[in-house]
Parts: sequence; structure tokens; C-alpha cells
Amino acid sequence: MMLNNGCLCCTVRGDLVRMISELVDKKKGKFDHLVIETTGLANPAPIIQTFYAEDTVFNDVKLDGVVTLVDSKHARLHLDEVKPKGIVNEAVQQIAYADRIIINKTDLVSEPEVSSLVERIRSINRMANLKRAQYGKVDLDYVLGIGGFDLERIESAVTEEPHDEHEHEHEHKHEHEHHHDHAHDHDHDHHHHDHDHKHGEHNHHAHDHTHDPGVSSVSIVCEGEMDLEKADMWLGNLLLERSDDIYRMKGLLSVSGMPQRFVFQGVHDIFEGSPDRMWEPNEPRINKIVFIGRNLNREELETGFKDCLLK
Ligand SMILES: Nc1nc2c(ncn2[C@@H]2O[C@H](COP(=O)(O)OP(=O)(O)OP(=O)(O)O)[C@@H](O)[C@H]2O)c(=O)[nH]1
Repeated sequence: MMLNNGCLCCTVRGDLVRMISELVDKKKGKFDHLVIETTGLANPAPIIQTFYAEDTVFNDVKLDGVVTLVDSKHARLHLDEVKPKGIVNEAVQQIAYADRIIINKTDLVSEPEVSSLVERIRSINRMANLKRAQYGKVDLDYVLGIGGFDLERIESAVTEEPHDEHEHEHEHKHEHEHHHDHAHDHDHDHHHHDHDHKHGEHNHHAHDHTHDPGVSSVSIVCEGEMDLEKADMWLGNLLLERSDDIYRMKGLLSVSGMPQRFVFQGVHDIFEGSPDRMWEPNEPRINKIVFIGRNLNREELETGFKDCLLK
């Protein structure tokens, strides 16, 4: 079905709600997936929010994930386009909200160009999984059944190292090996943290030289137990003040007195969290949070997060 409201995001929602209800009414139980393709100029946020803001939609379907297809040959041009003050470039936004990013048309550019594009994309969104492709050829399960908003699958987004396709296999093997060896998990997390610091510098660099609209990722990892009340207050206040700027976040907490891990995810002012599996006996209790958004201040976020630790 075609929605003819163009790219005016605030008008898409009503149409989208009607379309989904209509499809569900007509063919209840007959769909595995619905695929929504936006225009190249769309901001994905209002579409994502529709799945949470509208009860009818929320009860009928579940948002699986956001896939962004990047044209390797032309992406840089669009990412570097300078917009009027306060307006975020839509190419940057489409990368920022994505769960999966397909870097397409790699045959048209050199390897160093792809690598530099990957780095640029990573500085915007360190949570998404990246894959290089030609003619959009990827496995179907790369784009369907992603679980990008699924609390039970938060872990992979907050723990995986930024990687692209070349490192992917290695990464998985790595993770598997560590599964039964928690002492190693610990090392992995430290390594993770170091990497984040480097990443922060990259962001800084990008801001200084490319008129970047300031969309970046910040991830924080720390040991210790969280005071849930404090964490709740901190996140609540943060979202109250900054929800326009916080595009997406995902986290995993070790809460004092809670035998399960606490997982959460959010999109702007939408927040959902719940306990998931039990901490295993020798598993290091670690807190992780990843933010993707505009004008994020790493130090401020890190201080705020760590202040919620039980002293
Ligand atoms: N060389 C090369 N060409 C590609 C690749 N993928 C798609 N194309 C070509 O690119 C053209 C499509 O242009 P795109 O800009 O990707 O299309 P699009 O953005 O989906 O177009 P609309 O959504 O219909 O506006 C077609 O001629 C494809 O054959 C690729 O990996 N390599």
C-alpha cells in the first residue's frame, strides 16, 4: 500500500495507523512481517514512535527493527550536507536510528573509501550492525527478525564491539568462546571501554572538521551495583530535559538487591525496561548504557550514570 503524504513526518502517523489497522483487519494472522519503506528524506523517528504511541498499532504489531541502506558512492556527500541551524541532516538521522546498516554499492568505490565511510557511520551509530553489500544482496534474516526493540535482545547491541562484516565472524566466535568463561568476559568489557574512549575522540574530531550536526554515540560501561531509585531519577530527568536529543538508548544494569539483570531501551521520550535473566553466580556485575543522539556530552552522561552507583 502506498502512503501519499510525502515526507511530512507529522502527517505520516495517522496514515500509517490506518494502514496497519486495515491490513491487520483484512488479513489477521496471515502476515509474518510488514515492511515499511520510507522516502529517502524521511526522519524515521515519528514512524518508530507510532508503534508505541498508538494503542491500536501497539496491540496488533510489534516493531522489529530499522534497516538503513547506504549508497557508498554518494553517502558522504549527503552526510556532509550542512543544514540550517537546528535541523539534522536526514542521512545522518537515518543512520542514527538504524539497527542494521547495509553499506551498498561497494563495487563503485575503493576499499579506503568504504573504510572511511564505515568509520563515519560508526561515529554516528555504534549500536547498529553493519554489512557491506552489492546490489543489496544480504540474507533475509539480516533484515527481518532483527529484534532491535526487543528487551531480551538488548545485550548484543550494548556489548558488541563496533564491527563491520569483515570482523563479524571473528566476533561471534569470540563471544561464543567467552560464553562459559566469565573471567574472560571481564577482560572483554575492559577492552570495550577503552575502545569507547577512542571512539569519543573520533566524534570530537568529526565535530571540529566537518560541520557535523553533532549526532553521535556515547557508551558507558562500569562495574558495581546501581541504586535503582537514583538511576530512575537520573534517566527520568535526562529524558525530561533532553528527550528531543536522545534518539535511541539501550542499557543493561546490575541493580542492587535484584537477582536479575535489568534491561531497558528507549526512543526519545518512550522508555521501557524490565528485569530479564538471572545474573549467573560468577558473572561480573556490569552496567552498560549506549546513547545515540544530538549534542551528547560524554563526560556529563558518564558522571551522571556513575553517580547512580551504590556508594
Ligand atoms: N554498481 C552497482 N549498482 C547498483 C548496486 N545496487 C543498486 N545498483 C543500481 O542502482 C540503481 C538504483 O538506484 P538506487 O539509487 O540504489 O535506487 P533507489 O534509491 O532504491 O531508488 P528509488 O527508491 O526507486 O528512488 C539501479 O540501476 C541498480 O542497478 C550496487 O551494489 N552496485
